[in-house]
Amino acid sequence: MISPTAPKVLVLGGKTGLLGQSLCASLTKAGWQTVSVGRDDLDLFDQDRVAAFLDDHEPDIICNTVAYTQVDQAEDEPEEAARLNHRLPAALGRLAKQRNIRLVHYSTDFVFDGKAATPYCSESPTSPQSVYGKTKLAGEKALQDLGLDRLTIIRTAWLFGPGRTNFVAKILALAAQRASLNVVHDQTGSPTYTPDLADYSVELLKAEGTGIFHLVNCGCATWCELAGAAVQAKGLQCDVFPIPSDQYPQKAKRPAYSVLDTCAFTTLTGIKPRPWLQALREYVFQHLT
Ligand SMILES: NC(=O)C1=CN([C@@H]2O[C@H](COP(=O)(O)OP(=O)(O)OC[C@H]3O[C@@H](n4cnc5c(N)ncnc54)[C@H](O)[C@@H]3O)[C@@H](O)[C@H]2O)C=CC1
Repeated sequence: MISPTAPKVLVLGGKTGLLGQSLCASLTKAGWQTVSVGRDDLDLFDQDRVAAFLDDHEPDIICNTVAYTQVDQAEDEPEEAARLNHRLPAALGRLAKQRNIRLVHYSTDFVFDGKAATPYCSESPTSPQSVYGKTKLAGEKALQDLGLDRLTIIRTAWLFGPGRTNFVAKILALAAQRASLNVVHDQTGSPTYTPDLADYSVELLKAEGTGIFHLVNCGCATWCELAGAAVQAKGLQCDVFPIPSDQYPQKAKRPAYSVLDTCAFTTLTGIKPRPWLQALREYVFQHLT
């Protein structure tokens, strides 16, 4: 049962987004009042409508999971990517500030150039190499420049989970039809299960964390290792072979290494994210069988 004093949270992108759906589930599980907002419910680019919606619902917190997430397509549509990843959060930030609403905004490991050899922490210098990364960083900076008292920026990475297609689901669909797959082995990141990310986000909210936090599952993997682990977890007979990125050309430049350090989150909440492999097995057993 939801207590009438439980915080009320608007989840933008909560109807169809990969993270948004998990976030709504975690907030509801925590007993918080959750209003899931999808594209058809509200035109987020109509300032007057958004203002009226906020005044109508009077949320304590807005969680923005809406983004332009097609990394390669963003290279051809920089304006549209900037509209969603930069100008939208800035506009939401202004409305939240006027009403003293807490704002949680999601960002990405693509704000880094990938030249590091150890995990990136919140303060590590940023240097995005793609339109997607540049527009996401512009969104972060626009929010920080507004000087909101209660702003939380959560950078995450390599998401998989229920409710929407993702790398793991695509690999398993291919592996079910083929004897072998070639997957890139020279990009290393932090695979992250959306229900875990959503639960950790709720814990961060409870702890009133403000500033930039990195939230990912523990450990790191290459795309090839992640694919191999998924195929093994599902018990499929498909060989996964490593290939260099230049044998799988993609329009947007990816960071070669974008592992995120979650120390700031652990220090604040006392929670250490669980290993991605454990989360992957849960995803495969619970949602893909
Ligand atoms: N998927 C991933 O691997 C990663 C995602 N992130 C970040 O996490 C957050 C959530 O990502 P996902 O859940 O994967 O995204 P998603 O692509 O699954 O969902 C994005 C949401 O934005 C909404 N949206 C897109 N264009 C819209 C428009 N023009 N008007 C209104 N709504 C629109 C969609 O309806 C959807 O609900 C984003 O900020 C993303 O940048 C960060 C790192 C990795």
